Amino acid sequence: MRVRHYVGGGFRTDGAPFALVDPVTGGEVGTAPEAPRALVDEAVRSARAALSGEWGAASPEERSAALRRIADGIDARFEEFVDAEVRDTGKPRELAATVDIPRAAGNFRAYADLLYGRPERAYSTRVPGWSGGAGQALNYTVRRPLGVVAIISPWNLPLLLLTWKVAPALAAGNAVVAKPSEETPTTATLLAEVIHEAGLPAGAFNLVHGHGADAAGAFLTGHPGVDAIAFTGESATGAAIMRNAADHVTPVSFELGGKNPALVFADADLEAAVDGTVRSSFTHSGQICLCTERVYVERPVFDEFVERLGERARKLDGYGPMISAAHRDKVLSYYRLAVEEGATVVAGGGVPVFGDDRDNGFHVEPTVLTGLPEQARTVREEIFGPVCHVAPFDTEEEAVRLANDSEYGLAATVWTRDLSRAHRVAPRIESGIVWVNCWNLRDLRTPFGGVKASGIGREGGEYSLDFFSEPVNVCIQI
Ligand SMILES: NC(=O)C1=CN([C@@H]2O[C@H](COP(=O)(O)OP(=O)(O)OC[C@H]3O[C@@H](n4cnc5c(N)ncnc54)[C@H](O)[C@@H]3O)[C@@H](O)[C@H]2O)C=CC1
Ligand SMILES: O=C(O)/C=C/C=C(\O)C(=O)O
Repeated sequence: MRVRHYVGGGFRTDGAPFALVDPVTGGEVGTAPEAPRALVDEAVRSARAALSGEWGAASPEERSAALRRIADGIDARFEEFVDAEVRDTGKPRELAATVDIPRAAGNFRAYADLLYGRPERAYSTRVPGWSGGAGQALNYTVRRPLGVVAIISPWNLPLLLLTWKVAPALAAGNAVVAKPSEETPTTATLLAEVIHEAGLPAGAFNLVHGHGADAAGAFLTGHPGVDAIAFTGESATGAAIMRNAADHVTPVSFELGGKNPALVFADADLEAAVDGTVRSSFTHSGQICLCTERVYVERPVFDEFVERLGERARKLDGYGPMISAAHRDKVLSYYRLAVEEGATVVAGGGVPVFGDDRDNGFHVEPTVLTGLPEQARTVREEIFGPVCHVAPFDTEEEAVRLANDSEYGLAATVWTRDLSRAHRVAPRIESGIVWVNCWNLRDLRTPFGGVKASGIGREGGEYSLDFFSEPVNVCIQI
């Protein structure tokens, strides 16, 4: 399929083409157009115009119905979406078909449900006046859309993370200009087609393709016509976007990187903990911000845990590649650094040999490391690959301290059969999300996001609707 922009209700190919590469084989598989600044300007203008037209006048029920048509449209073209997701990212087909594409439709349905019949007035109170003895007043609060929202999404879960922001932004009545990652633009183009077919008014959703720094991403996030920015990606990129947005004091919602810990207590179901850590460290070859890169295991079960995790990592097959040659090189540089820093490589540590086309692609081996001090860069920096470092601990206090000794705080996992311990430990972990005896079990209504360098704000359910709208209090003297 042809990767195209979608601006003001029309498909466009403005700008110089750049190459798209299949991460499985390293071969060039197509091109995408690099949006010039003028097209980004036009997209922002179209979004603004939509707010004062049919889209701006749509009721919550009409917006809910539109979101449901988009979800149905994704379902109707399910196989096309799966093909495009696999082609763009190289991830296993099963992952795309069971997680990414169903969740994309689910994101729209979740907000269609949340919106239907939702009162536009959040609450109404009758209170005594506190200033100047003005008597009684009736207060009520309405929520207004923010206006034109810029959405910048990454390459790891391209459609899932794009729709995770587009759905609530539209639900709240905003107009959107989205820029997906330059590495993975295809599913976003399909989404624009579905939105077009669903009959959303022109300008309510706009899509521009291109790179980030000094290109479409920066043009959009620094644009004076943008009222809010929602971004998922690297923490350093979040900082750059914030600097760019500062001139216009544009509000931001950020979901950033992580260096996520797992705590395995000696009383845990060890088989479940090993199984869960295989999932949490190696799903999508570790290219999910929620993946575990630091595992702390209580000393009595440390050796057995490491042996079992190493064996499972060595036997993994059918895993996908890193997204690009540059990212593969970054992950491999950490594999080398780990050895220089004194790590024991329990499993992996290199590049697999397949004897076919995949040898020109960007695969790295699932890797388990031990023996590094806590200050090692490998233990502190986000690698974003299929790798974890396993270290022992002796007390609950020490486990909590180790988990919290990070600049990040996105997602943690606790493995224990002791319910009291789970309740004691979970709230002490400096993290936006703590899973107990599971990983990445998602309810789309719950708050999702990170603390410290892992983000600003929360997404999910009402939390996203709060970010994408502004409360306006109306006070009437009575
Ligand atoms: N959720 C997460 O934690 C994610 C983390 N990463 C990390 O980021 C590293 C690099 O991956 P990238 O895709 O390059 O992530 P990135 O954070 O650089 O890019 C994400 C999105 O931001 C855009 N972008 C980049 N610079 C920008 C700027 N100055 N202004 C506006 N938009 C900008 C990109 O075009 C892309 O759409 C990975 O190696 C990984 O460590 C990547 C994806 C997701
Ligand atoms: O919303 C989810 O279920 C998953 C989110 C994952 C990320 O935000 C990420 O990997 O960047």
